[in-house]
Amino acid sequence: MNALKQNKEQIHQRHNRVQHHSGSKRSLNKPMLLQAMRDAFKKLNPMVMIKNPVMFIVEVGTFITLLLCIDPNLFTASDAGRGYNVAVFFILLFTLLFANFAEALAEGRGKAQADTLRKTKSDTIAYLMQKDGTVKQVASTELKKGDLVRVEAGQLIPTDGEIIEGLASIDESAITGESAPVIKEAGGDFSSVTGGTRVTSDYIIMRVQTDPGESFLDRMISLVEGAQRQKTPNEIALTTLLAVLTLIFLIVILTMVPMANYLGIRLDLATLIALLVCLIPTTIGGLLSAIGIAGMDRVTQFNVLAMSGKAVEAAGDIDTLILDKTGTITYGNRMASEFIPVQGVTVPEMTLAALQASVRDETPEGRSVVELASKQGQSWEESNYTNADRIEFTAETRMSGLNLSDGTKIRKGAVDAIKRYVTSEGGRVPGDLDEIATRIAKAGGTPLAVAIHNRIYGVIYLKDTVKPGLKEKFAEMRAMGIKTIMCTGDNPLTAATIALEAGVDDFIAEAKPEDKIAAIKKEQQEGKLVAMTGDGTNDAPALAQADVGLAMNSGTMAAKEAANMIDLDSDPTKLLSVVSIGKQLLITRGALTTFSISNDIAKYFAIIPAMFILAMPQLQALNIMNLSSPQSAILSALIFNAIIIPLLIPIAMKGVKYRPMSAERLLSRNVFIYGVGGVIVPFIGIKLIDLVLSGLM
Ligand SMILES: Nc1ncnc2c1ncn2[C@@H]1O[C@H](COP(=O)(O)OP(=O)(O)OP(=O)(O)O)[C@@H](O)[C@H]1O
Ligand SMILES: [K+]
Ligand SMILES: [Mg+2]
Repeated sequence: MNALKQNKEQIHQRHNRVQHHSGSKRSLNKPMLLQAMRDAFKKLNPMVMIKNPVMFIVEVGTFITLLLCIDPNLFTASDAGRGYNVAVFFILLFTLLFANFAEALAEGRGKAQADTLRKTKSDTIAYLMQKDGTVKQVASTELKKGDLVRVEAGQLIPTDGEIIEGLASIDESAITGESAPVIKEAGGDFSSVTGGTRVTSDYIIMRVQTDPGESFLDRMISLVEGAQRQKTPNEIALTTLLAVLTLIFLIVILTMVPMANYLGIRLDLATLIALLVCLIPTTIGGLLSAIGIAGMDRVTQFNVLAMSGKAVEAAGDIDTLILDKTGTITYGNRMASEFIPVQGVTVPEMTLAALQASVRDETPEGRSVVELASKQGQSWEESNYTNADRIEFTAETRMSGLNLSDGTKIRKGAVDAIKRYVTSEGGRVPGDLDEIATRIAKAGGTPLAVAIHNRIYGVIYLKDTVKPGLKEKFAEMRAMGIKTIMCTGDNPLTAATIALEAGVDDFIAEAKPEDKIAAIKKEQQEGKLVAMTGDGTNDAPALAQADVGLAMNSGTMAAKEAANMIDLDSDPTKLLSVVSIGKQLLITRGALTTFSISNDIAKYFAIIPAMFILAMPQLQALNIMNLSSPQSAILSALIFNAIIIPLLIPIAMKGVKYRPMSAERLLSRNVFIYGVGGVIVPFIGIKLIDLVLSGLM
């Protein structure tokens, strides 16, 4: 057994020596811009365009104007010169291209990242373990669920799986970017490995958990690429609203024609189209999808994978955050640090009992007990236990142990669980047990009681460390109005100590998986949006129940599959960034919608007088903006309408800056900036463009 201990220490030493950095910052570059320009043209395809009703109407208008360029009198007799029609056509075409460019640009970063990930996915050779104990070389693409594979130092892990034997240092930078190698080992919450990562020391034997094409890396590629991107309910609602507005303006413009005819005014078709495009919400219509994609992309830049935009938006409105303790708030490498016997038991007796209870326990906790006992010189005969019945640890029973072939029953587990166990076996609880357990729990440790038959021998002191910097982050969450609740399977005293140290608002102790779900449901019934972070298989149902389920990448595959977000850095406070991004996404969309609509109102006043002056020069008094000519006024408004889209791309991509403040203040602030700004900016912009145009003509 000394071999195991030594081995683990060496691995940790080797692990600490390896320092890895792979800078993969994805900023905008020239190839990405060129690609976005090409894509802007490809997206002109009407079948693609129709998904965006506002811009589809612009495309129809562009097409009609193109026909008018060929024959100005095609539909009605017109006074407009061909040059004017050509000008309107090109401005409309650029309006479309600008909107498409915004979307393509937002998609670009994800595509670039997907390409990088695809390189990681290159086929590797896997060493498949055969039934007869031999090893066969196969292509990684041939591996199926359940296959056993051996991976040595230096080799790539061929696909996702769970370590069933071994402990190794693993370089996950291909997936997580800049992080240093992590230690993965069989049993417990740190046993999952991801295809595309590399074993850097020692070896593992893993059981394949996914079929070809469904691996984490595959999912990650289609995610960052946006292949799975679906409009969120919010986006669908806004798109519908914009489509309705477009329809209303279309009707308004159409009814203007008979009215003008009645007054003896002839309205030119190209001008009507220009007016329509100026009035319908093209700014937000052109930027809407870019805002959503960029929001998802910002989350990715924080090393969080969001499975849906809906999850990111939900994060923006979170009221309650429920966190798992071990592995989320603490590092999760709970290690045995002391064996404390109850009165009447000697330390060696207790050490042996603890060792016996753990020899077949494959969880990190179990192995740490064996390690400590070996370190303290306790020897044991392996063959005595190989035929014993193993009682595996479950989150339900909160116990583990062995039934030896001679009938001896050995158990260890949560103190209350062991107390119940020995009582049911007809034993009694030693008088000093609670005192020992309390002492450990008050120090933030986890006490594990050990029993043989119906006799309790003592307590194992499991130590864990709270991750640094949590208190400040939870305080920030409190300032944002988010309540944090720690939910743990551990006893109330340990929970209270860790809760205090981490600075969470509340805690729930002795929670079984169903209690975690119940806690979430209770909050949801009060109308709250709930986020949950966790790493264990027992957290998976709760992660699925929560509105935002954030799994730690260090955690089990089950947790990662149930969650709708995965933090590649395994930092529970990352949710804070995701919340900010979610809020920022909602605010950005709201701000640009406000800006777009108030812009359109302003353009209305710039363009309507011009239209009527065009038909009735005696209305010159209406020309309050003193634009050089009616045609120049219309073209200026239309040019402004087009170039405002690329000008706003940076805001759409970066997001409106979010500062924690009350929702009402935020709303009134944004309505002021983007509403009032939206009215003023077009007047200035159109006047400037008109000055330039009249200078040119
Ligand atoms: N290997 C083990 N053998 C016996 N008992 C264990 C073992 N590991 C943990 N326990 C006991 O079971 C309790 C629940 O453990 P578990 O790791 O499932 O907690 P949890 O529900 O995931 O909560 P958290 O991760 O927040 O601590 C622990 O507090 C401990 O008392
Ligand atoms: K518009
Ligand atoms: Mg856990």
